[in-house]
Amino acid sequence: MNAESWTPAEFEARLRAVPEARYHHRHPFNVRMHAGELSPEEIRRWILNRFHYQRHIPIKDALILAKLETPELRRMWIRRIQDHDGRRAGEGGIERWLRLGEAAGLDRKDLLSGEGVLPGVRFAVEAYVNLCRLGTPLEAVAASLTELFAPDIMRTRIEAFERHYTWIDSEGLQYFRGRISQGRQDSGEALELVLEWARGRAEQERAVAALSRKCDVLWALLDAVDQA
Ligand SMILES: O=C(O)c1cc(C(=O)O)c2c(n1)C(=O)C(=O)c1cc(C(=O)O)[nH]c1-2
Repeated sequence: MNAESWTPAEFEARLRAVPEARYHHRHPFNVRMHAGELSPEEIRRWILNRFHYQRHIPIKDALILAKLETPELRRMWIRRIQDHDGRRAGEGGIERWLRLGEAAGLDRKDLLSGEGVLPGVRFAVEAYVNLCRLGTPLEAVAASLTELFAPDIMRTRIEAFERHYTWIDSEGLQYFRGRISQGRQDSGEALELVLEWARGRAEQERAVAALSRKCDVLWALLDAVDQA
């Protein structure tokens, strides 16, 4: 017999419980970052490796976009690509991440070359892109719901950088500042879609599993950076 569907409230609570327990704000590397314990070399390693994640976000969003069947949905989703790529050269989240790297003493040429990206980071990012490439629209959108927790971690990170890592020019933190409102909007829209789309208990469980897999991606990325 099929298990009964969760009510919308219970489904939402089960989705939120996944990152509550396993989002990367609990990872030892982030805990040390927020406590001000990372060396400049560790901060630079994190920025360089996280750039590999950042530059793949619009790629996975383009894969999701291609699965959306109405102009309304595509109009909503395409904004994410524009947030990262900008509407013209010199704008957008990827450019702001490059400026973060420069503020921390990295060369944008080195970030763009992809050299020095750790194998574990490549595999983690590939797993996320493939989840969005091969999964259903429900699974791909549910995986993005880690962003429910992103605004909080951005605020914590900005505070930590301004207090402990003052060798990085505060202008370099614009990426994090911008993501507070973008993350709130992204996750609000994604949550509405997931609650609406999941039909029946099996689909609800698939959405929770996709979000859980995404937590694994972020965790594995930091494991690789931490252990390098
Ligand atoms: O720095 C972070 O802690 C963090 C986490 C996440 C996330 O939760 O996946 C994203 C971002 N940043 C981010 O900057 C970003 O653009 C982003 C897009 C997505 C997504 O899955 O669609 N997650 C995240």
